[in-house]
Amino acid sequence: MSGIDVVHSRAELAKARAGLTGTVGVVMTMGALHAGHETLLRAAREQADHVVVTIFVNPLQFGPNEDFDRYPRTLETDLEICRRAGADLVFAPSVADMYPNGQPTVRLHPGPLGEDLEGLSRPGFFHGVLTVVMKLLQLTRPDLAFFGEKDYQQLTLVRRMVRDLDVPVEIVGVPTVREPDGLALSSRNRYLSPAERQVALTLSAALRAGASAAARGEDAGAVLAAAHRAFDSPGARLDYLVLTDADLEPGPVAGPARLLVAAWVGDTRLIDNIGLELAPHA
Ligand SMILES: Nc1ncnc2c1ncn2[C@@H]1O[C@H](COP(=O)(O)OP(=O)(O)OP(=O)(O)O)[C@@H](O)[C@H]1O
Ligand SMILES: CC(C)(CO)[C@@H](O)C(=O)[O-]
Ligand code: BAL
Repeated sequence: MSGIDVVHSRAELAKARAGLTGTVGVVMTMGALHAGHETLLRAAREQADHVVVTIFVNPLQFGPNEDFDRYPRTLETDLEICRRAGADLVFAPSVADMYPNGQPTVRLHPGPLGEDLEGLSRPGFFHGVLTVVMKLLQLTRPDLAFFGEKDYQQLTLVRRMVRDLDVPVEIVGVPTVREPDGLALSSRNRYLSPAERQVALTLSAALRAGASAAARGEDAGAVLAAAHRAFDSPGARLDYLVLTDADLEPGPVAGPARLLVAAWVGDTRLIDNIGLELAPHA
């Protein structure tokens, strides 16, 4: 296998992309790569002839008081991980490369789901995410694009965008990779002190309690109550704990469902979710 190609400008990307024959899978990231990203890379490696990785901390999706400035930037280690996972091409642009005309005034509107859950706490977040995802799809022209279920609302909205705007790409969802104790891997975990990391386990514990209640055949109300009881840590501040249809559509929940949680642990905001099957109503 030839070596990995690392490019920083759109012109270099266009040239490198033109040299890739066969199918292309893209994995979009904000860097600070971990084993969750690596799983996406390996899925792409298995399903496409070539793997393109994008590494870009997108200012458009950060609110004014969020962590854009302190977001971890670890390009050298990231490139090592990309190499190890068999990526062919890495696109790591600067903000000026991505937005040469300044922040775009034209942005994609995510619709009502974009204003709910993450969108409630992070206004404009999904406008920023969908806008950069669309730009990166145009620039990398993949056949397949891989997204993690850890960011389930993002995955759902990307699927909707591609469907509603007829974007010619297949979106592949990849299950959440966890630490042995249940914590979902996330770049933001590196903000946590050892004590905060212990507290953070309450998110996955709440999801597991909800999933166990569903597996016992309990109804939606009991499933949610079990999850709330298990979210039991004075160090964590709950943002939302929601049980919803697996497609995140509003309305009564039955059959395939998703339990989603977001919480603050110290200054760090974490999210997680789990799929479950609700028994039909008696
Ligand atoms: N634990 C994980 N399992 C599976 N996919 C993941 C996991 N963590 C991140 N991803 C996926 O990797 C892609 C890039 O995500 P990103 O670079 O934002 O990493 P992150 O760990 O989610 O970061 P952050 O902590 O900032 O939310 C997204 O599709 C995301 O869903
Ligand atoms: C999809 C994404 C790379 C867009 O900036 C980001 O939201 C992420 O890392 O999940
Ligand atoms: N992991 C999704 C991108 C973000 O939180 O900004």
